[in-house]
Amino acid sequence: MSPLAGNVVPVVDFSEFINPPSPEIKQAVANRIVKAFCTVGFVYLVNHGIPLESIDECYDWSKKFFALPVEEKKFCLRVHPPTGPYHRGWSGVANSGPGPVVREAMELSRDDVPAFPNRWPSESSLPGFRAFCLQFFSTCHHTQLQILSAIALGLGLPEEYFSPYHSEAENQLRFLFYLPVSEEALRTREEERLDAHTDIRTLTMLFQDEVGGLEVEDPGNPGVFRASPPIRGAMIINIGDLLARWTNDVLHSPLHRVTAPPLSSSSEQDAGNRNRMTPPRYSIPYFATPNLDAVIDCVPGSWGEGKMKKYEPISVRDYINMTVSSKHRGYNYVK
Ligand SMILES: O=C(O)CCC(=O)C(=O)O
Ligand SMILES: [Fe+2]
Repeated sequence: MSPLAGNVVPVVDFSEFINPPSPEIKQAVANRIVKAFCTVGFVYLVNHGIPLESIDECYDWSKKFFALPVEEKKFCLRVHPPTGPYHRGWSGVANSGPGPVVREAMELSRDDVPAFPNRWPSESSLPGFRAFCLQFFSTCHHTQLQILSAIALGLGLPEEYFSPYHSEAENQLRFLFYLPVSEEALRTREEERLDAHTDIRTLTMLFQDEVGGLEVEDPGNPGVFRASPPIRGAMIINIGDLLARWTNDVLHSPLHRVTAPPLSSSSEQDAGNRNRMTPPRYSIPYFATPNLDAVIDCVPGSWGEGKMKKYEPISVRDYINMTVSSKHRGYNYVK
């Protein structure tokens, strides 16, 4: 069976958007992306311009970080004020709530917000980590702006429509480490790697390793989740709540979750054995966020004659504060 069997997320080649042979072809790529975002809310992007070596190196750094002794990671203990989009640092053992710990996270952003500094491990414990992360952060920002240009074009807006709103890179890079856990417990939903949720911000660019387990709500069958298996080198992108609102719900912010990876055929006879452990899983989401003082109002063309405008203008800061406090209750490192 093809590894993509049952998958509902289209695969789009971004190379012809980055280096378009003609304006028509560029527009066609943009249209494909927007079509996917209007329905399933997700798209796999291949040939997106971020080199495979950088992605692989990013996983290596993430693994090195999570392999640090707990005392070193505690040095980066996460700060999460009750409001705002500021999440910086490591969360795992100490602040992860009453249930068993099934994941750890390390979050960072731009390095020049004195009120909310990043929480780096000491340079001697992980030399080069900080420099790599900041470089990867800006690489992702560059690609994020290209994706936003594609979305603007696909919506019939000027190509640079969303760019000025994202000039400050208030984005968040998150390293996720899902610990090995009983496969049976995941399959019976006694444990969750990550509960079903929607993302809050503009969009999320996600890199996932080869383990699998990401599932996306099927737009044709609400409540039914379909596996979105990893494609080597691809990123998978989803719309966040803020962009859905900004487009008057023309774009869809999809529910997604992380559950048990598919059983390999060689291990199927072993299914149900409570001692079988899932492999650890590493993923790297990058959350694009508009400038916090920007005010977003439903984009032109999303409302008018016969199309009601559903939302009033709101500042990004107010929107995020409102949403963070009301959502993601099961999401223990975003509380
Ligand atoms: O780990 C994954 O594949 C998904 C992560 C995710 O959805 C999130 O952090 O919001
Ligand atoms: Fe998510």
